[in-house]
Amino acid sequence: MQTLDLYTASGARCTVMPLGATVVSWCPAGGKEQLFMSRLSGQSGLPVRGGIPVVFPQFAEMGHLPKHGLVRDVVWELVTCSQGEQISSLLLRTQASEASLALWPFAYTLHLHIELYEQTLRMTLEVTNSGTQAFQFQAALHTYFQLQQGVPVTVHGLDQAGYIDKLQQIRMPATGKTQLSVNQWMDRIYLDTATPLQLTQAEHAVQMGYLGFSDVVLWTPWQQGVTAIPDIADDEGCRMLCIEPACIAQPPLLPAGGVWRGSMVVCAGPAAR
Ligand SMILES: O=P(O)(O)OC[C@H]1O[C@@H](O)[C@H](O)[C@@H](O)[C@@H]1O
Repeated sequence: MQTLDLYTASGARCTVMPLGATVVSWCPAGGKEQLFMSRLSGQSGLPVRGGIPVVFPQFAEMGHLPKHGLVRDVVWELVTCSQGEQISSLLLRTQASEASLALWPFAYTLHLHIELYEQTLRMTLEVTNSGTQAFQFQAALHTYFQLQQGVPVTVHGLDQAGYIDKLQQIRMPATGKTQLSVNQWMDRIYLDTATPLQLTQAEHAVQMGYLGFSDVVLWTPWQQGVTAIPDIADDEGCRMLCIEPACIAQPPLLPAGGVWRGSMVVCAGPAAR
């Protein structure tokens, strides 16, 4: 499968697949791989199981379109690539096609801008309504983080947001607890979330900030949910956690000619004390 590599002089690197514009690997300078990629990736109907696929214009099964929409299994076109000392970046584009119009009758152009810095990865999804009718859409940057085996996992920053528990099909109020322990199968849509969030495992943390996205999905199959997923091995269910900036509950309404932008910044480093 074709991939595009970005580097910085300090040793950060990231690999992007034009198929789905999926970031499949990200290592900050001096650090390890931050993203999860299943060793069974590619062995089901999905192009990859891991990295950062783009979800558009439908989240999960919340409509009649294929799960997670129309763009994670199309090859995006490379618009520009620039390798610099401190920042390297890529711009990819995809647009509505005969196939997409047959399923969803709206003309769109998507750009994904990926910027790699020393410790940071920034991604900006730009949605342009290139047709004549307004449309509403859902979107997400479906970020799979790699977890260290057996090390407690916590997420900070979701304490003030209520959520939809997809496993129990119920709406839950905000917990008010500053730290959320991830130690079981979870599939939640946090609504009207604050930023930044922090994923912590022992001394290691990833900070996530975002703009334009209003919700955050937290998903891990853990041991209980993994057996139903053909392209994640049983021992990998506890080694991944998706934290996905998303627009789900209040899909943006984009008039003809309108442009929407959502961006995410992830930064890896030592946990704050
Ligand atoms: O298997 P897929 O289509 O990549 O979806 C993976 C998961 O994606 C998450 O975003 C959803 O909340 C989960 O419900 C879903 O199972």
